[in-house]
Amino acid sequence: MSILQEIITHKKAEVAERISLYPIKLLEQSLFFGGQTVSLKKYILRQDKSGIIAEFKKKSPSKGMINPYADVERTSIGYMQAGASALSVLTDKQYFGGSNEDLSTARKFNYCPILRKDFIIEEYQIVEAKAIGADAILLIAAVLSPQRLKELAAFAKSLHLEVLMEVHSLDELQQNLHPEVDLIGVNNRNLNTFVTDIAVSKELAPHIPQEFVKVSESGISNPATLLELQAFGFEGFLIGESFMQHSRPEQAAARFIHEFQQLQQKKRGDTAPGTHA
Ligand SMILES: O=C(O)c1ccccc1NCC(=O)[C@H](O)[C@H](O)COP(=O)(O)O
Repeated sequence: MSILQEIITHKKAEVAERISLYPIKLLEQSLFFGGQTVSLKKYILRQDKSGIIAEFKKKSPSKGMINPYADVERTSIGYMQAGASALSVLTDKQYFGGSNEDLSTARKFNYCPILRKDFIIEEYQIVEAKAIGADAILLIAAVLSPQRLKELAAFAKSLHLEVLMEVHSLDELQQNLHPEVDLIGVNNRNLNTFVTDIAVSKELAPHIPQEFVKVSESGISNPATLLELQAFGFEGFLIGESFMQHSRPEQAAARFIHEFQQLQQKKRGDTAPGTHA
């Protein structure tokens, strides 16, 4: 059984238990449930931001423990002060050490789009995402049929949540170009082998229709890589581990974003009229 299959098997049991403990009627009473959402799409496209979706991730199947005692309040505020466009918060406990409380804490302290990073297979989890304060959800093409992905995306839109659809191959992309999806994320990590390769983003980029915001996900550890990805039309960059592996992830993000901005300035200078590239 691959790790992805194992995660989904575990998730099915977890969701069934949550449905019995916290029925939808209860989730709908949450203060966040009736609140307005913030558009991930719009924030990623904002010129005054970096395009980075900074992730709060304490552990992962590929790396094991990354930063088990990280503080979500300090990290999320610091990420946004550093110039991130949005936050991604892992809510899966078993494999990523996350929790719904982490996301709600990030929500309380930040006005910005927050992506619920989890393995969504049921409508219940989408209602839960809204109830804990998320603005967007992730749908992974590798674990859903195209029909099911479309249904879940439509359901998310009915709750005013945006949808980031994640693909790792051309087949997954071409089978899931649903109008209900807002952003397409190319995961550079093969979720079976854990190998990350930015070439996956570059290969799939020309096949992503213009109407979708393009996000490159995973394995990004160098600011210069963002310039390379921008040249392929990527506007968003999901980065977790390279920030979270530092004792103060928000400081690592600030250094990364500062260096990225300097590279962007240099590129603009190099290509300005009358200068030599
Ligand atoms: O990160 C993993 O090991 C992993 C394993 C199995 C399924 C999903 C996994 N990661 C989820 C992600 O998509 C990443 O957390 C996200 O793209 C950020 O990646 P990174 O910057 O490499 O932490």
